[in-house]
Amino acid sequence: MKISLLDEIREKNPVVLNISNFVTVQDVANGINAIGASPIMSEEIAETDEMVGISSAVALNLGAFSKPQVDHILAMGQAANAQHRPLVLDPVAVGAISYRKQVAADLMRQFQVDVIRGNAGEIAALAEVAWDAKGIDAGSGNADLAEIAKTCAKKQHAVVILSGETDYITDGERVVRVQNGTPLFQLHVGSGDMLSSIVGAFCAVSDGDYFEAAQTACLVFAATGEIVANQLGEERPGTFAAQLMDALHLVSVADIEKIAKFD
Ligand SMILES: Nc1ncnc2c1ncn2[C@@H]1O[C@H](COP(=O)(O)OP(=O)(O)O)[C@@H](O)[C@H]1O
Ligand SMILES: Cc1ncsc1CCOP(=O)(O)O
Ligand SMILES: [Mg+2]
Repeated sequence: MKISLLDEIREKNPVVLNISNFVTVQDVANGINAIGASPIMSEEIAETDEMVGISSAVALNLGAFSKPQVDHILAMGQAANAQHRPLVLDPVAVGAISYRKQVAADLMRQFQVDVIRGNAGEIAALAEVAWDAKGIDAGSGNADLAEIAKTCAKKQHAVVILSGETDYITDGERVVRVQNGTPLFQLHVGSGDMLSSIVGAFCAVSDGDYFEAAQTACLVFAATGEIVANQLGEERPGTFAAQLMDALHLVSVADIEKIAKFD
């Protein structure tokens, strides 16, 4: 775990390029900005190579895409590979909608992702483990979460983050668990999307160690939410969302170190 990557984001202000979704785009852009990186969104395939060229990481969110956008996502992933930019994928709801799972699988055959970030329902689907996902949410199941994440990582040759009450981060062999967080994250649509793009920001300053970048992003994001909830209580999701933005901007490495819970 290298919490000082947070300071490096603020020093370097890396550009993080996103395919976002219309539901959470504002949260994603402001979350990246608040933590100290620089967001840019794209909806036009013609600008792909240039966009990737000015960016230090690329985050692809599959939250709400139409057919033409699949071509754009494919071009963006392939350009990220060609230009050696770290590539993060958020496979929103692939556990609930078979069409999405098929699109995600097709895309991942055509480019190599570095980090996949999803909830249990999404990661179980990509790992081909039986699970009862519910829409964009994790849903329920009995399988071991660390094993699901490892299976997915081995299958896709990527670092995998299975987020939830505990975040499991794995490269297929090693597993780190982050225990920080607050249930308030579940009451704010877009928490997962924010985390995925913030993983991109950490990858951008990581010198290629995406396993370490993914762990650190999970710790910083979850611990920041926990700091907010400790003062706010657990009943105010609207205020939480606003205060989370403030806290992402204000939180220091020392603040995170004080409450970090991981093994
Ligand atoms: N019950 C919970 N308790 C604490 N933290 C949580 C809980 N559920 C989710 N989180 C945190 O919320 C963030 C978003 O993760 P998650 O809710 O799994 O994504 P998604 O919104 O894609 O389903 C992560 O930082 C995760 O640690
Ligand atoms: C509600 C919804 N519908 C399609 S994408 C989306 C947002 C998902 O956001 P998150 O997974 O971060 O909660
Ligand atoms: Mg999600």
